[in-house]
Amino acid sequence: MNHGKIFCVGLGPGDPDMMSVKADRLLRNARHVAYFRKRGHPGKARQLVNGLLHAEVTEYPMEYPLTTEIPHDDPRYIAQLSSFYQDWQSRLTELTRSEDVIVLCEGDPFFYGSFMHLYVRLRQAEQVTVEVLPGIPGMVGCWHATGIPMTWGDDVMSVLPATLPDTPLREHMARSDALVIMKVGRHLGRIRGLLDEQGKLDRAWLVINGTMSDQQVMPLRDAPERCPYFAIIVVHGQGRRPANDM
Ligand SMILES: C[C@@]1(CC(=O)O)C2=NC(=C\c3[nH]c(c(CCC(=O)O)c3CC(=O)O)Cc3[nH]c(c(CC(=O)O)c3CCC(=O)O)/C=C3\N/C(=C\2)[C@@H](CCC(=O)O)[C@]3(C)CC(=O)O)/[C@H]1CCC(=O)O
Ligand SMILES: C[S@@+](CC[C@H](N)C(=O)[O-])C[C@H]1O[C@@H](n2cnc3c(N)ncnc32)[C@H](O)[C@@H]1O
Repeated sequence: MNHGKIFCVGLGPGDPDMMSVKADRLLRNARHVAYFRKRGHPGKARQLVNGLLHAEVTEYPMEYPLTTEIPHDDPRYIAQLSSFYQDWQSRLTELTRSEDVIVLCEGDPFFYGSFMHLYVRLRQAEQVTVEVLPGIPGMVGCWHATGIPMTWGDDVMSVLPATLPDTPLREHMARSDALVIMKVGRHLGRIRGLLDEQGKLDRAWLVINGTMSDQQVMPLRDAPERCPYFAIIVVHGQGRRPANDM
């Protein structure tokens, strides 16, 4: 085993005050900090720790070779992503020969987090100890941003990636009382149409950059044609509660 460790730190939904005390302590002392980002973008996780890192920190931006340029089931996408993860697994392992490394993750690392792809590789190689710190998931920050309770009584809640095709989306939407739809971005129009079809559009909210300084919250009906990748649609449950409740 290498001398240094890898800590993946869940940063929570965006507001820096919503990260754990343990995460804050680790970050302030860190000398090696890695994070994922799209090429040419600052990286959401990195932006969440602005002003918090040590003056002598060394940063390691792990830039995705691609995101939306080719379909994610194309063999070229799979090959490029897999060598990208392999490469960073080796580089981080090398660093931990002598140093600890912190990997930043927006929300919770085990909830659609990129770090999971490194984690399974690191665990298999057994050369370095890895510790993962939980964070409040983005969707929790987003439903709080609407100020409306999410699930009551027997409500069933589904979390749906907007990247799914229409048929499974329709099926899950019909079966669920409360909905969280992730990765909205360029799928906004399609999702709005499907929710309308199911009579759920009037209860749907769009939250862009939830809990961050540039948060936007609006009824989905009033949303513009396009929205960023960092957006979540929330449909609150209406379930069982005592008759006198609102
Ligand atoms: C292909 C696609 C499909 C899909 O999601 O299935 C996909 N990302 C897409 C878009 C996209 N991704 C990003 C941006 C720019 C955001 C910005 O900067 O504005 C955009 C939008 C754009 O390019 O326009 C950056 C990004 N992505 C992830 C993180 C890190 C993190 O959050 O941990 C960050 C950095 C965020 C930051 O901190 O800045 C994480 C993941 N993204 C993955 C896949 C998985 C890993 C890949 C794999 O191994 O396959 C994983 C791990 C999620 C998973 O496994 O679910 C999809 C097309 C969606 C579509 O159809 O529209
Ligand atoms: C790759 S997933 C990462 C999820 C993250 N690990 C978490 O626990 O929320 C990226 C998606 O999370 C959603 N997301 C996460 N945090 C968000 C926030 N604060 N506001 C809006 N959307 C958010 C967006 O739908 C975005 O497309």
